[in-house]
Amino acid sequence: MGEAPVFFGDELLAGVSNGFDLKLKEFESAIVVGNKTYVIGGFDDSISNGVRIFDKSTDEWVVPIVLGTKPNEFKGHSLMRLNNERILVIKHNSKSNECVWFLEVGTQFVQEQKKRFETEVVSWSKGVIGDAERPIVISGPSGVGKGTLINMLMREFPTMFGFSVSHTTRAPRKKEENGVHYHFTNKDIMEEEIKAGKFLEHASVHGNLYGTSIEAVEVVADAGKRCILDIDVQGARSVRSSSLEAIFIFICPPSFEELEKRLRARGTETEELIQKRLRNAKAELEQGTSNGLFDHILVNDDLEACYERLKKILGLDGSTDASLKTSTEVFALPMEISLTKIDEKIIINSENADQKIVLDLTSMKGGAPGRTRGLRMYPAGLHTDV
Ligand SMILES: Nc1nc2c(ncn2[C@@H]2O[C@H](COP(=O)(O)OP(=O)(O)O)[C@@H](O)[C@H]2O)c(=O)[nH]1
Ligand SMILES: Nc1ncnc2c1ncn2[C@@H]1O[C@H](COP(=O)(O)OP(=O)(O)O)[C@@H](O)[C@H]1O
Repeated sequence: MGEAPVFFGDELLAGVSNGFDLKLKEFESAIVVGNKTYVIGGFDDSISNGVRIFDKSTDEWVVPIVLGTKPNEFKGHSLMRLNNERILVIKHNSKSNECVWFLEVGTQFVQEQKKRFETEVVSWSKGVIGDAERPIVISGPSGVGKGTLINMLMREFPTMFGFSVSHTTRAPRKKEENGVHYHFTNKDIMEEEIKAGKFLEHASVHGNLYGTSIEAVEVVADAGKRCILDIDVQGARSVRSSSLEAIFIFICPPSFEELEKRLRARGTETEELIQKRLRNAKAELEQGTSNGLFDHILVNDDLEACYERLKKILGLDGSTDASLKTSTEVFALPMEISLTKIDEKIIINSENADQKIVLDLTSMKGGAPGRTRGLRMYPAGLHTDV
């Protein structure tokens, strides 16, 4: 099949040579990508952080810079090289939302004490996201109370949620801080960065550019927090078609008059800008409530009542209302598995289990690169295509 060879620690401990004379520790396995052998896993990996690299061209071990959060333990895993930049790591005997990991590999230039040198950088990302980890997209017309509700969540659950700080070309309002509420930028710079592929999504809203950088989402995920995105309906649509597996919530006002009242009472916009926001609100309300883009629609009438409903959707009120839960299936993988790639699908086989599991890589092509994805995984036969 032309796949890069994979070696396992226990085979090597049993004296099987891998041709590179690499000494692997228990629960380590290795895979070759170009000139480099990536050794992944191991019990005591606090130094290597889950990855060490043997560079065949220099005959030396390299400890890479490791980004992202690594899997918390390796007691058996299978590797597959997907291309020169990406290794698939499937941990055995774990739940589906814990078993699929990607390791992006490559080099980057770093500057240290006036010297510029190339160094290995690897980046961990989780492939399948459980319901409780899914990012939250909140949309709704200007003045409806999105920011207010998000602030309430962040204040009540500071360690659980992190805000995706968007970029915008609009001017800061009083009390808005660069890097906290938005990254304030200008059109030329932002357009360049969009071209360079740094954005998960972007849109023109009320005459300004707004966008979510991939980094904004990854910073939150890397801090082990659940990401909240406050973006418009166009942005929500882009995220829907990306591989960021989010939960989509649309906030409505109780009436158009009330929306106008709140927008004026906030006192942050000129009359001209208020009129522009109200004109756009009509279209946003139509799109938000009619096209099935959103998983949940919340009317922000009474603030406290709306906040309670939001918490219920997010499973934060202690109840287990199944009708409000989304349906990511969680199942456990067996201990012994083998991997086969058929087109864009990875088939996870096990001799001891009748059921094959399918990991669908199709959504890795579109949408978010980097550490922001959520892929579909399901028992074979459930869907007609495999
Ligand atoms: N697509 C997209 N929309 C955004 C982003 N950040 C903010 N927005 C939306 O832009 C609109 C205007 O936001 P803002 O200027 O803060 O005004 P406000 O809605 O009146 O508070 C709102 O609908 C936000 O949800 C982003 O990164 N991407
Ligand atoms: N349920 C509510 N009832 C009354 N006023 C509200 C309610 N929710 C928010 N507000 C107020 O409405 C204004 C706009 O809210 P904000 O959170 O800035 O909206 P958005 O972020 O959607 O533009 C703020 O002054 C806020 O205090």
